[in-house]
Amino acid sequence: MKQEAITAEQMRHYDSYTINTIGIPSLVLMERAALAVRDEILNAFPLNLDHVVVVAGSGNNGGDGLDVARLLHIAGVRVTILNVGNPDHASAEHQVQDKICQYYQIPQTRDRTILNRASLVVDAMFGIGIDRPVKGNYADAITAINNCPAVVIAVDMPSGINTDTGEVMGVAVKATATVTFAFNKVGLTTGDGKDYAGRIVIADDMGTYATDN
Ligand SMILES: NC(=O)C1=CN([C@@H]2O[C@H](COP(=O)(O)OP(=O)(O)OC[C@H]3O[C@@H](n4cnc5c(N)ncnc54)[C@H](O)[C@@H]3O)[C@@H](O)[C@H]2O)[C@H](O)CC1
Ligand SMILES: [K+]
Repeated sequence: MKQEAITAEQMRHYDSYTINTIGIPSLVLMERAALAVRDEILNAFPLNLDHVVVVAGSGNNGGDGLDVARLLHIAGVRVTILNVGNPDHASAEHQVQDKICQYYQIPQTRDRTILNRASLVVDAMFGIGIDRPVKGNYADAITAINNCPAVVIAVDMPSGINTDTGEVMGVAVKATATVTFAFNKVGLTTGDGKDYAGRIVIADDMGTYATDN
């Protein structure tokens, strides 16, 4: 398994090679990603799981978050989903995960004050897809996460951190730990990203394969 940290472009290339050339469906990769986050939350950290709030964007990072919410829910953990994405922009995988969460009747809200009642926050707003400074309700949600007392576990990247440079894109989540998928990311090892990531866990048993072509 490749050891050094990679860029968003490399990650996207390996993802699409794994999905389109090897043939592993993206939802399978999403499930393996979410299982890695669930395992870290249930097994690796002594965490207060009284009330987990999953903050979900509308892309595949958010899709990972909804997947984690379902996995924690069926493990008996009390979970609420705080949606901050634009539902009109939801990715295909996000829509699949949202339908599953609705089947399990997992509470969903858009009211950020839920964060004041969280014992653990899962940050699933943006991952490697961040491509511009964070503004508006996304920025407000990140500020609310940083101001709440809960422990924060970031999915793939702390939301707001540039995957390739580690810079804060306006505002970024200050995470207790970050579970990043397949390979470490350059932005987690340099600049502010190193501080914002907290403890880095590389979930490298993902089924995502590097390719030299
Ligand atoms: N690596 C793997 O094996 C897997 C990774 N997965 C997860 O997929 C995300 C990447 O998903 P993507 O949909 O490409 O992007 P994001 O979810 O990070 O962002 C969503 C969307 O947001 C838009 N956007 C970017 N910057 C901003 C901004 N500042 N304000 C508002 N909106 C913004 C942009 O259009 C993005 O597309 C990866 O991190 C993993 O979590 C897969 O689950 C499968 C396995
Ligand atoms: K994130």
